[in-house]
Amino acid sequence: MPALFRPFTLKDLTLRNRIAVAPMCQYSATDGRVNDWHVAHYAGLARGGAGLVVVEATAVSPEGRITPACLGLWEDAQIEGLARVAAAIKAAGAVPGLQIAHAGRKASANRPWEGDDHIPADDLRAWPPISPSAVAFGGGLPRVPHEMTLSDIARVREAFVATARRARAAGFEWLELHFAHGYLAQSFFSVHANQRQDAYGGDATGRGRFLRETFSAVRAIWPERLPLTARFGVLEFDGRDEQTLAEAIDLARAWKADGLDLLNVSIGFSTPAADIRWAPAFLAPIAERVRREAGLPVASSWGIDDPHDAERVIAAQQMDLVMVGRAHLANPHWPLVAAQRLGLPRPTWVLPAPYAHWLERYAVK
Ligand SMILES: C=C(C(=O)O)c1ccccc1
Repeated sequence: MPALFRPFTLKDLTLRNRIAVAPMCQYSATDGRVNDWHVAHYAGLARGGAGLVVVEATAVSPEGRITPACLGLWEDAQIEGLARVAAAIKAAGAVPGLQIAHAGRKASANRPWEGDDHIPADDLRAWPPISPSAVAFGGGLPRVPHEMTLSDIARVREAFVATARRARAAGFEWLELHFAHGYLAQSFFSVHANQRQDAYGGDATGRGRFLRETFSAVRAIWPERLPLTARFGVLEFDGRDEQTLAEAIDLARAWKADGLDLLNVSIGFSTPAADIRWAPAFLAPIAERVRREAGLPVASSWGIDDPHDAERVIAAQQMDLVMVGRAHLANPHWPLVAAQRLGLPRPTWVLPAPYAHWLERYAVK
């Protein structure tokens, strides 16, 4: 049995395999609400055979969206649509996960295929971004964000809690706090974005305070029996990585004590100057170090497209789950390809029976 297809149990949940669909923004919502695109998109991915499907960054407030077309769960009226998505994922045999997010200083942007840049401040679609400090990301995101007051910090922390409650009400069983990719939480941890001199800035403890407080506030209301996870950038590829990684592992240890069930190891993307040497599964050694030194189950991603790479990093216990993103967009049945390439017996049965029997019985030799 390939390691990739062994079940994975975390708290009361058992995933049918080690394959997760990574959250990938669709930028297809109006007023944050689910439509037929989202239901068909996620149902199709779940039918592909992954053990876990993590639904894209879903904003905890309107100003927390990356773009005006992002999903949101800042009000009860948005629960029904996401409940349809969660039910479709579960009906296909995968665990429904949801990533909840606040985009911080990267908010109020155009969709990637429409510029991937800040909407001009005088455009009626725009809103003012917020961040730990009045420091712009730069590049195509030049707007100087509003420096958050302590009241703003408390408001956003409570917004994460309220959205987590709604996520449970919608039927999600796996929750991922989006603390990565240069968004708000990552910005608090980042020396590039956070120049505060109060309790939410300064040393790594101060820069980690918003992330720990927000995590603990969500942990207090998320069911103990269900996984509560975070996606977090553990390095920036900015020349400071050994220190950033050490600080990140310390924070991961603290989160473990706070009740974190799994860390999804990613990249900070806090500076446009990052020098990232992209390569297949290039983060796997970093993920392994976090897994070993923090003593936590980990997932990771980036360049895990080849089934043999996925098998290798799981078999070597560099990570417990592989987050496969774009390869799933290219082929929602990626787990079938992996099953065939890795020699899983009766590979077509990673798909639902209505597909599996046709593919098995009339296989083209
Ligand atoms: C849209 C993203 C997300 O939701 O994390 C993203 C941002 C930066 C790099 C990759 C993905």
